[in-house]
Amino acid sequence: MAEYRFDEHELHGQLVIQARKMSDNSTHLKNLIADESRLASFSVNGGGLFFDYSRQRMDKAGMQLLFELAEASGARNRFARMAAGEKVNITENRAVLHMAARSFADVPIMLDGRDARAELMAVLDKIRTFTNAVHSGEVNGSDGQKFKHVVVVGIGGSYLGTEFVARALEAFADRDIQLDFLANVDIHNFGAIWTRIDPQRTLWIIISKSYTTAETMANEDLIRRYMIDCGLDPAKHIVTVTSKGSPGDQGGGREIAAFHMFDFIGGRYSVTSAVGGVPLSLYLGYDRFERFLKGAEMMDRHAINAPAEQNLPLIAALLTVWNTSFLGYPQGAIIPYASPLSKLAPHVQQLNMESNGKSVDATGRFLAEPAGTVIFGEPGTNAQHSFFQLAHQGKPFPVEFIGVLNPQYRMDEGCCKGVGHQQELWANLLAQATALAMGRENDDPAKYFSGNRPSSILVIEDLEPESVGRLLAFYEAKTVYEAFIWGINPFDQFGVELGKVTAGTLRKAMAVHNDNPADNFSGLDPINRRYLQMLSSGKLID
Ligand SMILES: O=P(O)(O)OC[C@H]1O[C@](O)(CO)[C@@H](O)[C@@H]1O
Repeated sequence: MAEYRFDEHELHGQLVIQARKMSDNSTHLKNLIADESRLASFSVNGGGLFFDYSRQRMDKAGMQLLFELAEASGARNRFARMAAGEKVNITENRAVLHMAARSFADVPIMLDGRDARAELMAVLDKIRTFTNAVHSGEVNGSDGQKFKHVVVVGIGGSYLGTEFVARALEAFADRDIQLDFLANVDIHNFGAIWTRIDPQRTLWIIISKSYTTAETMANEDLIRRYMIDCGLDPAKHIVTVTSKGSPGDQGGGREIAAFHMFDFIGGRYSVTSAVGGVPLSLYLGYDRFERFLKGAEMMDRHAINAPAEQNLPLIAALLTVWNTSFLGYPQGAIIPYASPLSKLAPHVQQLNMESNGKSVDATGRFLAEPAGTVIFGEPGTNAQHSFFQLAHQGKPFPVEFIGVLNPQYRMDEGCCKGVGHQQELWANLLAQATALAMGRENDDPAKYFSGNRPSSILVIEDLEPESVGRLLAFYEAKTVYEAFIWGINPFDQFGVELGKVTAGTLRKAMAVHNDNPADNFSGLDPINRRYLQMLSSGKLID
């Protein structure tokens, strides 16, 4: 069989023609959605979610072409091989087994002669035992009292997913533990946390797969020094989550407990491993973390087994590829109408943009056009009062709206204009999707709305731990499916390296200057030299 190449495939050419057709006025969304059967044909229910793509700029013939593209790309097959432990991360020769971390069916996943699933389940057991010991007070702070503050120290994939889930399930956080995140090397991040915690009752979880990440290492160093200054033994306040054999995987009593992550789970896919497991179990209780895992598992099963025409993450991925590569929208927004999902967009931003922001396909050949989509988002209705002017009348971008049927809080809302808060929220969500699609004629150009602006609505029944797990797994599967359709490898991230290496050069120049202030950053280029001179003097220089 000929190798699949996204931009050389004959279906690519047919989709280019289809995209021209969808630019014709007769295919304006206001005409497409006038069809009574539109929602029935362009929506799907599965994996515990409902996905409505009736307001996407697409017709049945186009969807048929997209499904053929999915078939030609072998995306579903590749997804199933990934789940079974095949080394689909070809540039790093690694398996990709984040789904094994929540696979409760007792089926081994053999990898290089060992059962990867059993290793993950053993870590899960250890998390349960440890968090129960912290909650009971058996493992406690320096003053013998229970830990009250937990601070996650990690960046990128070692933090964003956990922050998303923690915020989403904050309403369930009844363990009397405050959770903070120390990600940035910016001293404001540490300073703000240090001033509000009680160091004696604080547990720091250092999370780094590589245990070489500059920000995390600098923060760990600072924490240890501050604790020693307070007369505390850091070993009694630190827990680590790192990969086997990393520089942080030393044992030797430098921490209370150490949890392993594995090279077959990438940072941005690691929320359901010990990366999310340790802090989320401490914050929410282990049982809730397990319920979250089971929700993710439900969506995984759907993503693996559902036929293409019923497969939510696959359809959502096809539409992103369609919008990005054929209709030419370089960006897309995620707008959840639920404040607990306020950190979903930042998490998916990293998950998706670090995975799919690639210029080469999986065969190492440059793509005709780089892959990936710029992702941003804010909860609605706040977003409406922020950047929706541009969404309606400026440069268009596709929107993924998320609606929740049953909120976490049941309050006596009373009625304002005849409706409660939850109804008001939904009225706004539906209004935005409708207005973006329909537009509005007006003789005054300033008040004219072109419409024909695409959106989807993803509906969840509630924000219980299982539902949040489904949502997380939906976005992971969608990201991977997009990559497989583009024909790229979503599991490496060489693009983040150059900046890190360049920071090393600047760091070195600063260290030389610290040792010898007479050295005026001589080895640097003139632009960067000027900045470091301003930084060391604390003054603006012309
Ligand atoms: O867990 P680590 O090794 O500290 O890496 C943190 C993050 O940095 C990145 O490498 C990006 O810079 C991510 O992929 C990763 O999640």
